[in-house]
Amino acid sequence: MPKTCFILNPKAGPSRRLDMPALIAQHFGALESDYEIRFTEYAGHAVELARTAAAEGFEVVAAVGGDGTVNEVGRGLLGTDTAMGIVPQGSGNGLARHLKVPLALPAALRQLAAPTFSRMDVGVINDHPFFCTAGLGFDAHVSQHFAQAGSRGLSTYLRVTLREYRRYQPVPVRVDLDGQVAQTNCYVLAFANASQYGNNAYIAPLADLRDGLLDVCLIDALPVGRAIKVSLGMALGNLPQSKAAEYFRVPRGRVTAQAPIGFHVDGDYLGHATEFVIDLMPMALAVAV
Ligand SMILES: Nc1ncnc2c1ncn2[C@@H]1O[C@H](COP(=O)(O)OP(=O)(O)OP(=O)(O)O)[C@@H](O)[C@H]1O
Repeated sequence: MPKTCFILNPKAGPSRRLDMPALIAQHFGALESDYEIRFTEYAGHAVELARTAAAEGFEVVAAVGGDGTVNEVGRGLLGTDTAMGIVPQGSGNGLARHLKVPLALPAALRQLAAPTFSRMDVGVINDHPFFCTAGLGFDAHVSQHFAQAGSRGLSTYLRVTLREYRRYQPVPVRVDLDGQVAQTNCYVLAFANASQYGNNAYIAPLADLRDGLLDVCLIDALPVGRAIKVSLGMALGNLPQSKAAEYFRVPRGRVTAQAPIGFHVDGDYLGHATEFVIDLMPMALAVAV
């Protein structure tokens, strides 16, 4: 059984009242001397905790939380041989779902006790690593407003999405996808390392974590009819066939926007910019799932 450090984000997901240490002790199936649990105390803390755990010789550092926690733990482990595990406790759990980590806590812990080791690609947008998806446009705009909404959960997310849909205007951009240049409007430009945003919303159902490429999804406008098609396509996992979005598969890209445009990394809004450099680090992270 690999020596494992659990990094627990007490603010992630809907089930914050669970007694995680007791559940880990009950289901992980390891002696208490074989694992440790450390709690994050602030946003960004998991990066430091993961880096320290790797330096201390833990073979696996498990992110207990959602995609934000996964992003921080993954960043802390880049450049080390320590593998990232995931105990899905977030709201969306996009990377965990892509990797088919069981969402039920006992099953996730049992699997982590005897994991399969592999490696995965890591995307980078303007020097910010991402493990699941990054993007510009409406999805980032919704992340920004969702973070300010005061409450979380699916109903808040849907309310914010509908409200902002009525307000949002796409931005003209020049997109260079590994040499293919296009002048277009950006309603959504998503760079997908994994297939989904979380909650089984498949923005790029064919994305492969190990192909050395990012699946790029471009939506240049979103009138109501197309918005319905996109929503259904994401839910059913057939957005590429619906023709409501354009797809590319590239190792790198560059975007210049005519006006500042919001961007997100693994679902967290990071700010606005007019220049974006997108890259991929093949097989840069070890994973244990
Ligand atoms: N102790 C803490 N106090 C406040 N914020 C924290 C703390 N630890 C982590 N965070 C922040 O909490 C945010 C939300 O965590 P996370 O993304 O894992 O959960 P989620 O949003 O519920 O799940 P998902 O991203 O899968 O929808 C992260 O961006 C992280 O930086």
